[in-house]
Amino acid sequence: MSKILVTGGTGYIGSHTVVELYKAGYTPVIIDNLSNSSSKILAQIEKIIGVKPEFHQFDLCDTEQTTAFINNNPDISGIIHFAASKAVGESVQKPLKYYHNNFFSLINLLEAYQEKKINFVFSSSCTVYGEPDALPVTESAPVKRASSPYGNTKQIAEEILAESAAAYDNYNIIALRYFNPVGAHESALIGELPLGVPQNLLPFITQTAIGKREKLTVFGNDFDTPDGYCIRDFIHVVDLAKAHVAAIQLLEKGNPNGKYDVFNVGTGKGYSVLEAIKAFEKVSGKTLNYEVGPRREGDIVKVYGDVTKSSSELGWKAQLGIEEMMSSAWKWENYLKENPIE
Ligand SMILES: NC(=O)c1ccc[n+]([C@@H]2O[C@H](COP(=O)([O-])OP(=O)(O)OC[C@H]3O[C@@H](n4cnc5c(N)ncnc54)[C@H](O)[C@@H]3O)[C@@H](O)[C@H]2O)c1
Ligand SMILES: O=c1ccn([C@@H]2O[C@H](COP(=O)(O)OP(=O)(O)O[C@H]3O[C@H](CO)[C@@H](O)[C@H](O)[C@H]3O)[C@@H](O)[C@H]2O)c(=O)[nH]1
Repeated sequence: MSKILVTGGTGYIGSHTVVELYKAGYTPVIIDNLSNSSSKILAQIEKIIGVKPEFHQFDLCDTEQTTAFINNNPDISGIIHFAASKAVGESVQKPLKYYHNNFFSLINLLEAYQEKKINFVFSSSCTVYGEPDALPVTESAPVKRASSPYGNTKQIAEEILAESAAAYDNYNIIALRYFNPVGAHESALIGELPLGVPQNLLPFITQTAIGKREKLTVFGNDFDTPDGYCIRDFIHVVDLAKAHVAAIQLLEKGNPNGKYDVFNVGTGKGYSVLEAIKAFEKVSGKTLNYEVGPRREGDIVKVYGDVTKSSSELGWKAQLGIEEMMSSAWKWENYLKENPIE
């Protein structure tokens, strides 16, 4: 079956996608520089699928190595490009790191193809919508001015991809706009591995519940929402991984929408931060130690996606609900306690 290159394949979403690609009959090949992941994930993936995926450790910002790899692997028919720096707060402190890593890696990959045909799936984000004017937000909603250099890399990357697909014959591209990926594989052998203090809600919740953090600070509860807490469209990482398989399949069939397309990848349902905490408490049987603090600068108040297009045109729909997201994240945190992965 087709070989699919998964950049950032030892990372959080990449590792789950490697598993789903393999299950769908593809041969995933990973490139990762391990800047935000561990090579131990390869053995974890092997425990799930029974084989160790092919792995190459190098930095995609290295033009020579990237070009040589692509030239030496002419049987790769598709790329899922996860590799990027992704911490919103750090991107404000170190914008050049973000522009450097996220653009050079993308452009090196695209340029390595020159005239050769390639199917390309890109990790974008609902961050491109900013605070949407209407909810659920559709793919045709306007892209708002980015509130961080990280968000800006996603917006500009989408422009680079759209313009490249229009200008050159060989690229067929889909950008997936993820909502809030959470949860872990049902085996609890792979999941999110935040470096240092987690910035995102779910790992902070599970680390607090297991005793690694004293308490969760909720960033504000006086927003213009039914319960006052911010609202997000949480999406189970395994569902998200399957959306990438669907995107590759659509590109292989030929996307009737053309050479560049975007899809929302969420459940279409918004949960407040408080509802997420309550769902976690229900499935874990734990009472979470949390307090409400001040708002976090730049936070979107409410966002959830319209998933009509993904369902009708990508042929993909989320299957797993908020309780499965919470219980799998909790199972993974417990696994990590007994089996730390550094
Ligand atoms: N997790 C989220 O909340 C979220 C939301 C929207 C979009 N995304 C995007 O999805 C993608 C994957 O996110 P994730 O949560 O799995 O992140 P992650 O950090 O777990 O995975 C990214 C992987 O890419 C690798 N990498 C980074 N730069 C590299 C380079 N120059 N060369 C080779 N490898 C490199 C890292 O080592 C890491 O393993 C990213 O592009 C991210 O911006 C993530
Ligand atoms: O310790 C915490 C962490 C988060 N939150 C709140 O939880 C919600 C979700 O926050 P977080 O998990 O940080 O996600 P987002 O801010 O929605 O951003 C994530 O989701 C976006 C959409 O996919 C991506 O673009 C970003 O990179 C990714 O960090 C927000 O209301 C936060 O204020 C807290 O109250 N306390």
